Order: sequence, then C-alpha cells, then structure tokens
Amino acid sequence: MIGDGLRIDVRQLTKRFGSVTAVSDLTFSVAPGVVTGFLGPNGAGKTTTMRMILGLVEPTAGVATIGGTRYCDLPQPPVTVGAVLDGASGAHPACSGRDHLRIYATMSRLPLHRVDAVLDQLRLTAFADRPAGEYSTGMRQRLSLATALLGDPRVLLLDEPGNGLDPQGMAWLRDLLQGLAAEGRTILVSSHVLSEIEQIAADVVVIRDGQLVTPASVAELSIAAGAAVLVRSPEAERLAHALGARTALTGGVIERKGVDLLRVTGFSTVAIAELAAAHGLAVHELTPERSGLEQIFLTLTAHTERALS
Ligand SMILES: Nc1ncnc2c1ncn2[C@@H]1O[C@H](COP(=O)(O)OP(=O)(O)OP(=O)(O)O)[C@@H](O)[C@H]1O
Repeated sequence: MIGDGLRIDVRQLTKRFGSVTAVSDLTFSVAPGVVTGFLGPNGAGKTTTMRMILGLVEPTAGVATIGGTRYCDLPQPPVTVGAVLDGASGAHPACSGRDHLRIYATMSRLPLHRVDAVLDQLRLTAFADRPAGEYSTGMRQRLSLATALLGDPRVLLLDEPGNGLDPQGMAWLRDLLQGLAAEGRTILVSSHVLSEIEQIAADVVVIRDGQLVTPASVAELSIAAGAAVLVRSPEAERLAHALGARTALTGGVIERKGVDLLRVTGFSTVAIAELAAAHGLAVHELTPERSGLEQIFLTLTAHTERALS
C-alpha cells in the first residue's frame, strides 16, 4: 500500500472559451483504490476537465483539488500526480526510451533509479536503448505511462491510454491499472472504447455538454439505464410479488418470462438476492442481462445524440 489515498474533488468547475462553454458547473469526486472511468461523447469536456485538475487550464469558476490541495499548490507535483494527456510520450524520435526517462527524471528532480524501475514495470527494458522513433504504438503508450509513473505518484490521470493497443495490450493495461489502484492509488481514465472501460473501471463519471450525467459504479449505471436481471426461482410468483411491492420506490419492472423465470429491471443482483433471502425464497440463478456499457452510455447521452441530429 502507498499510504492514505488521495481523493480528486471537482467542485462546480466551469470553463468558457469565448462563447463556448466547455465545462459547466461540474462537480464529482474520484475515490482512491479503484479505477474510475471518465466517459462522454466527443467534445463533452473530458480533456478540459483533466487539464483543469492538472492546473494546465485556468477555470472560469470552481476549483479542482487533489487530496484537498490545488495542483499548483502541491509541494512535489510529480510525486503526487502522474498524467498522460494525449497519449504522446513527448520523447524525441532520436532519443532512446531510457534517455527520455532520464531527462524527465532530472528535470522533475526524481531519483534516477526510478528509470530502471519503470522500464521494468512497463516491460520496456528490452527496448530501452532503441530510439523512441522506432517504437510501436503500444510501446509509445507504455513509454508515456512510464513517464507518468516515474515519480511513483499516488494519483494517475490518463486520457485515452488504451488508444492503439491490441487486445493483449489492453489486457495488460487493465491488469496494470487495477494493480496500481489496489495499492490505494487514485486513477481516472478517459476512453472512447467503452467496452474497455467496462472491463477496467469500477466507478464511472459520465458527462455530456460539459455537465454531469451521473457519477456511479458500473453496476449502478446498469440499473439506471434499465439493464435487466434474469431471476430463476422455484418460487417465482412469490418473489415477483415481493419485488413488485418495492417497485414504487425503485421504478423497476417485473416480467414473468416462464414458470420459474423473471426478468427484473430497477434492482441490482444484490438487492434481488437480499430481498429473496429476507422472504425465505430460494433463488437458483441471477444473471445480469448485460446491455454493456456502450449501450448504457448511448442511452444516458441520448439527449446529445438527438441534439446533433
Ligand atoms: N482551447 C480551446 N479553445 C476553444 N475551444 C476549446 C478549447 N479546448 C476545448 N474547446 C472546446 O471545448 C469543448 C470540450 O472539449 P474537450 O476537448 O474538453 O472535450 P472532450 O470530451 O475531451 O472531447 P474528445 O473526446 O473529442 O477529446 C469542445 O467544444 C471544444 O471544441
């Protein structure tokens, strides 16, 4: 573990570029210990928000803090926050990966032994002395991440880190980020490849038109978007009755799909299991009918789709 985790807090952030409002009164938090996905259609304001968190763009209003402190007031920013904003490592094509990291470490006053550590962590040691211009897309992405991790930061902000990675590379990225989060780090990842975020992230912040749609766990998001759960029970009738008594609160729908099968919306699998247990009803199967985050995302941002059409 890396000590107490640091929360990112975005409070009523607004950014206007002339007549364009890129981000509007945006408030959300990013918790340590899990990977949080940052989703929104093109132009939703994700990059602008990340840039404001990193002090690269001055907010028109509001504030973003990391562990309660604004980025510009952090005593040692590279030790607290690592970021990859455009997927580019910033390495000169003629410069080797190792030399690029050495230069960055020196500029950021980080110990040089971290260079070998991140080369090893990012599986770049075998390519470390080749010119960065000869790196594949995946290797360039790893060099960007290596640069962000040089300070062993407690917070990571990654804009589209999966861009250009093949499925193997994505699986590796997922394991890396989940491992870093499990150490207590705070990780915010934006991506357009929503099925990948679904695999990587436990929490999700969705924005559109610079405004918050929802902060939620992936499971909660599924419920909010009407994802259903198939429930097989020998006492389906009684279970349907028990669930039905709660739908006034949850807004869910209970459908009979067979003698022992219900299709339920508005409830998580956990809520259904707990309700069944509370009523002493057996449940033989609980299967989330996954519409996938892609569909959920489209449902939640449908307003934007309509506005554009
Ligand atoms: N420097 C700038 N000057 C003027 N407008 C800008 C500037 N930066 C961003 N914008 C505008 O702000 C809005 C939000 O852009 P932003 O890049 O933050 O969105 P995004 O969600 O990251 O989009 P994408 O997923 O396409 O990268 C867009 O309308 C964009 O054109």
